[in-house]
Amino acid sequence: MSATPPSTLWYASLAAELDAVGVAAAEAGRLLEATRAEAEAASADPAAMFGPATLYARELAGALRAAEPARRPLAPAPAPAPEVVLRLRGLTVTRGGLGGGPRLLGRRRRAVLRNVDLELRRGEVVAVVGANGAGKSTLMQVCAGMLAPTAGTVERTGRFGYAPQRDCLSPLLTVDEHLALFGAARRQSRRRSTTTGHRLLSRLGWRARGAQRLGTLSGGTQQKVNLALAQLDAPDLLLLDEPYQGFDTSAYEELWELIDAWRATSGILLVTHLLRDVGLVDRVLELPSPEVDR
Ligand SMILES: Nc1ncnc2c1ncn2[C@@H]1O[C@H](COP(=O)(O)OP(=O)(O)OP(=O)(O)O)[C@@H](O)[C@H]1O
Repeated sequence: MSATPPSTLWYASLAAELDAVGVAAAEAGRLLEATRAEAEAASADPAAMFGPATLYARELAGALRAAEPARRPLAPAPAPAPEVVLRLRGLTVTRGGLGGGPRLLGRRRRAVLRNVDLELRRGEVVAVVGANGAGKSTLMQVCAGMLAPTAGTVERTGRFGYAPQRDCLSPLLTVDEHLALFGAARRQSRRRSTTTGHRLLSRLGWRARGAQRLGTLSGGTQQKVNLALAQLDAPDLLLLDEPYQGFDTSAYEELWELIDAWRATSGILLVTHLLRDVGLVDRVLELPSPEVDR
């Protein structure tokens, strides 16, 4: 008796997960057919091409919600998964002083963040607000593991995406090279990273020109690439530091539609200065104004 081919198991797992995330049966059937056709056209094993079926199902469900937000409601969204994707306890960060570089010599270190507590669950969107210098970007850096806290703890899912304010894009690499590079770090094939990246970029209103170098794109378009890179593998946690920078009005609207879709699979922590955003999120974490530097 021959064993079941791995691709059959992969498609069965995809179907089960699409059902689990609330995609209606007819829509799930259509997605399965399209996925099968794409893999066959590339003569590729679906697991190698799309990665784990469970993650690909979430990605498809997110794209579906993003593509048709108003026209046709999906089957009822699954109850938000209860798991915490980020937990901060007593987070304190001190910056400046002798360790901060020559310009700061002789200036005392000061607490930028003091005793911050936060619990973020999958399905929630939390805005971080506060005056300039209140420590919003510092908080995101600590959450992303780029800066160690002076005191307190950070517990976070391993699957997260971070779109920093000062992006980490390379002006000499092309759009597709960025997608391939960030995708490889998440064990995605080049083809899948490019397909997913282009789809995300088109949802943000830019029909990607994959061969274009980043340095030749407008600031707003570079920010769209920055966002697409953070969301490339539908992570459990998204850290977005002022994600709308450089966006025109329609890109801003599209971003909020996407955030609404992404919350189906992720918890989202987002820094904003826009009052309007505060009305669109579940909770607000307000950081106190910075101490006056003496
Ligand atoms: N690399 C660094 N070394 C030392 N101090 C820093 C560094 N980066 C930021 N700081 C200081 O940390 C404090 C908080 O800065 P941060 O950028 O986190 O504030 P923010 O709330 O994001 O501000 P904004 O609204 O202007 O973006 C500021 O006093 C800043 O000078």
